[in-house]
Amino acid sequence: MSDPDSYKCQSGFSSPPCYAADIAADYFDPHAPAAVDPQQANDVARWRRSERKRLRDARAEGSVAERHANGAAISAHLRTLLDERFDGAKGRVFSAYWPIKGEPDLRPLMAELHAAGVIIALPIVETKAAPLIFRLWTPATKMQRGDWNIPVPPPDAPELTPEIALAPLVGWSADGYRLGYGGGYFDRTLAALTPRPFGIGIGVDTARLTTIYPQPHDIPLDLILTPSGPQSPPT
Ligand SMILES: Nc1nc2c(c(=O)[nH]1)N(C=O)[C@@H](CNc1ccc(C(=O)N[C@@H](CCC(=O)O)C(=O)O)cc1)CN2
Ligand SMILES: Nc1ncnc2c1ncn2[C@@H]1O[C@H](COP(=O)(O)OP(=O)(O)OP(=O)(O)O)[C@@H](O)[C@H]1O
Repeated sequence: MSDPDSYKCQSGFSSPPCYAADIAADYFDPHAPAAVDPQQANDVARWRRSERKRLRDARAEGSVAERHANGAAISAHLRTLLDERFDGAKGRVFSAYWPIKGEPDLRPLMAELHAAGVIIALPIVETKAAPLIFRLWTPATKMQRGDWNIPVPPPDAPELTPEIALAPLVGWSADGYRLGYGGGYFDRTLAALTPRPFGIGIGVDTARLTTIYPQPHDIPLDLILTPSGPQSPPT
């Protein structure tokens, strides 16, 4: 974005002295990140807030039986994916999530994968507006209340780095972008992890959006899984 002082330039000349400040940074430096129009970024943020509310309200309407069926169908697809792509993922760190607010419940699968030798981790907000950290979960873990009241493993559970990471979705688009609760936590986390984990978005079919209007901070997932199967082509 240009220097706000440049708005004072009202000289009427085609090239006033302050013109240089109005030239996008990437005009001079092809490697600079694309300039973001703040008005457009604001519009996108406002649109996302209303879509999050619409999609969360719709999810809250779903019946218990429907949620159960969604969780079971997604779990079946995940089992196949882990078998085909990760040879079952035995000995690998797989981060899941503890379901809140009508998210598909994959806890039975977490226990099953643990029994099969997959190392299960859960995400934790330990610092606001920072990347998530991940700690070991087993069926014996005594969960605590974390940020936003989300149950999390205790601080003495070993910290792990996931190789495969689930990201619950409020909304999603077929190009792999996600809408979460608006904290930006998964994007910050994916941006901070090297190597980046294989990211799998978990959501329902009805939460599909044509686009989420991706912004420079949005990192696409490798795959999106819904009860009807994978929604974006495997990379
Ligand atoms: N089950 C589950 N666990 C999860 C996630 C998730 O999406 N689902 N997360 C996935 O990332 C992380 C927690 N994400 C969070 C996202 C937002 C806020 C929060 O305080 N939201 C504010 C609005 C923030 C804003 O708009 O700036 C709020 O709704 O009041 C808290 C935690 C880690 N654990
Ligand atoms: N890598 C990042 N570094 C700094 N801030 C970030 C980063 N990623 C996202 N943010 C901030 O988080 C805000 C919310 O991001 P976004 O709308 O993508 O949330 P979300 O993906 O729905 O949330 P969540 O991942 O917590 O479920 C952005 O406006 C941005 O300010």
